[in-house]
Amino acid sequence: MTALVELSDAHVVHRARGGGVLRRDRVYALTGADLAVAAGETVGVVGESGCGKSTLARLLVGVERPTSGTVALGGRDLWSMPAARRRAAVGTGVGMVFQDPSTALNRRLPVGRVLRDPLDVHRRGTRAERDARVRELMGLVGLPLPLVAALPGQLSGGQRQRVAIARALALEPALLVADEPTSALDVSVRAQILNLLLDLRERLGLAMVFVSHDIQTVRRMSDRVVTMYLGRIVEETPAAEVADRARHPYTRALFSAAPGLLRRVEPIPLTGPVPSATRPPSGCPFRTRCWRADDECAARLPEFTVASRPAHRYRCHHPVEEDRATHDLARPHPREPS
Ligand SMILES: Nc1ncnc2c1ncn2[C@@H]1O[C@H](COP(=O)(O)OP(=O)(O)OP(=O)(O)O)[C@@H](O)[C@H]1O
Repeated sequence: MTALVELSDAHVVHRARGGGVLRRDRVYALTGADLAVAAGETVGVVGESGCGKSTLARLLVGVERPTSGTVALGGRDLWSMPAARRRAAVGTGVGMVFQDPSTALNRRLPVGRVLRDPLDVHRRGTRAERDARVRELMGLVGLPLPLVAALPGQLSGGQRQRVAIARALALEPALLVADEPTSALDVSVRAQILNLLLDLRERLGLAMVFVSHDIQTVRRMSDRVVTMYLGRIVEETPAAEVADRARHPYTRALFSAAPGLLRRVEPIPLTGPVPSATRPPSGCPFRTRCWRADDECAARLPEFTVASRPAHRYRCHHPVEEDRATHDLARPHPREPS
């Protein structure tokens, strides 16, 4: 079956910035990413700050072009299409919800115009049908109809994110990509927005890519969890098993530290800094912080191993034993390989 969206060997390399100027160094924001998202499934993306989560999300919605590799939407390579066709394919195929609705919405446009805009751009239906669709979208995300005339600045943060979600859904995409959709919101409204996303997913049969620092939430929202480290996907695990059966030491460490997730388990400390994305280590990117690393990890990037269970693969020379409880795994200090 054709994936809704598929990244194949996607790389994103930037020129580094420092003191406001471009430097000669390269930033390896995403390296060799393969990821396919099928209709109706939710894929969560976790990893520490700077590991490339947003870069991956931007590739999936066609706002960033891979330096090499491909992004295919419905089996068609986005970046080999003429620009107008690419915009049409992305506009109707994928919706994106960003972290901060205050900056994602045009402050001068009332809610009704924000929601009409994609319908106008893609010439959906008659004027009356577009007006009806705007009203339908407001109902879908739980916004009272009188707010159709309000400016984004007159809304609460949660209401603004509802507008952003409604806009992303205006053209009935099969996939919604949400990049930290609640992290800019008050804690009190985060659960409401997450519940809205879950509800919309059920009602509309959406596929979703959900990026977040909050790995508990990712686990709860997702069918499959993708772990990223320093620009690479290092593991994909069925969400129900990620806390106990992940094989990559980094995934285990991340989930062992999630508050409340594994109450009987001592967190595995992630010691030492994340290496710079301008100079990733040789071999396995995680080996400088990994308590299981040895010379092999420095010498060679591990290939993906497909685990016994479907939808589980990991890149590690010394994976954690599947049946080993997480609390057995911690070591006081990672060993620095020679
Ligand atoms: N336009 C750019 N120019 C230079 N470097 C960039 C650019 N965009 C991203 N980067 C770098 O690429 C790497 C990946 O960034 P990205 O925003 O994808 O990470 P992230 O995991 O989403 O981080 P966060 O969780 O903090 O949002 C980082 O090192 C970042 O500094």
